[in-house]
Amino acid sequence: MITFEGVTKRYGDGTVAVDNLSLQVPTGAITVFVGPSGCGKTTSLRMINRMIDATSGRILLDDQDVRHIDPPTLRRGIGYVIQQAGLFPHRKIVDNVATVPYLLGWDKKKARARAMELLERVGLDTKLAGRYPFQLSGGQQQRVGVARALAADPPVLLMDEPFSAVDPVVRTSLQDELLRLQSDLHKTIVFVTHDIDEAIKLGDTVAVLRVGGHLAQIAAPSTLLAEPADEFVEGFLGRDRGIRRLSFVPAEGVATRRERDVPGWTVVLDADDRPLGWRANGSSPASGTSGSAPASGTSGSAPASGTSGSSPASGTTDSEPASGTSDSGPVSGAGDSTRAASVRDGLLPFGTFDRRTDSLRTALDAALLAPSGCAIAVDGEGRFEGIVTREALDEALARARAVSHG
Ligand SMILES: Nc1ncnc2c1ncn2[C@@H]1O[C@H](COP(=O)(O)OP(=O)(O)OP(=O)(O)O)[C@@H](O)[C@H]1O
Repeated sequence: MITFEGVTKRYGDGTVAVDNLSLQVPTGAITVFVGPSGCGKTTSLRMINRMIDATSGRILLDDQDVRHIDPPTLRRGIGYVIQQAGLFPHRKIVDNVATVPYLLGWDKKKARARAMELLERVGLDTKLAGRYPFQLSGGQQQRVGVARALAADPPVLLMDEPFSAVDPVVRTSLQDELLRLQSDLHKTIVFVTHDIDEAIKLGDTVAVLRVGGHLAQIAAPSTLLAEPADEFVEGFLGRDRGIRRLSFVPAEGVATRRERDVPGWTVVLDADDRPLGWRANGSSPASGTSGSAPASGTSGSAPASGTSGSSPASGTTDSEPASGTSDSGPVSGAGDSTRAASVRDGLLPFGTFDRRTDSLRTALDAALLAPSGCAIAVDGEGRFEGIVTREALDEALARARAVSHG
């Protein structure tokens, strides 16, 4: 546990960067400091490892005032990751990662072995170990930065905007990687960002700071989204706070129906019951559409009565065994893969979610992706379980609202 007790930092020019900050950072969890530029996030973080000393107040690391620990000793137990990784440009990747073990006097072989293990752990190819930082992409360098911070297995990790210099796709994968690592390592992590989405995704606890180094609110992300303490926090969370909140509502209660038809649309499945796409009822299927109807399993999921039967393109054939359907399409004789490809060509996008593991937000996204406005529930293997209609989603959303207001 890291405890801030009435911590204030006043710089030499009189700027009060942090003002009487009191909060607790729980052990083994990720606490995110988030807030607008200049609100004192970095100053607060650096006071933990004494790169900056507080003007007044105390910071306790497991009941010990950090002021009473000499900085090198303190920092041995605290990994530090910064934006753009901050790697030593003239040292190979392996030696960058082994920096702290070398400083701790480990023999070179052991330090390098540890470095190689960590490179793998953060998802890097160990072939990169002999390269120099400039020969790596920004995302790879960030991973090396994380590996370096973990090298001496410190219980605490400070991360200052570590992913903000990379593009959004790489950033997402670095975030996922951090969460994966953390589920193994259970470090006490303090993570600084100005990005509220990153804070909500990564934080077990999120501390929102306002300029002047004041704590506006500290809470679990779901609480923050449901009950922002004031207008500042509400504004910082943004107008789509309601949508974000759905990420914390499990989708398990959403009602699904087994049928594969909704008015106007039919889900087409492959032979393993995995969705291939939506087909508009009444539309002329792409050549051979019906020919690729699932060969197994799906015949049990009968289409809604009447819906697909009402069109000449007949969606009904989708739910029937492949044998007997090929006569309705011109592809008889074509190989299976050809048929599947031609079906996909004629289909429209779909979104799926798994009721056991996904949130209501994922279900909503899945519905918005589809022309039918319906989400498709699948099992852990991606196999069709049912359709979630707009009405079912509305009901689930109404229940989520009622819970947050009740
Ligand atoms: N060495 C310094 N001397 C004087 N003022 C400073 C110094 N370092 C930071 N400040 C000021 O302290 C305040 C807090 O700075 P800090 O870097 O902690 O904020 P931050 O929230 O991390 O900002 P950003 O998101 O822009 O990095 C700012 O007003 C900044 O200008």
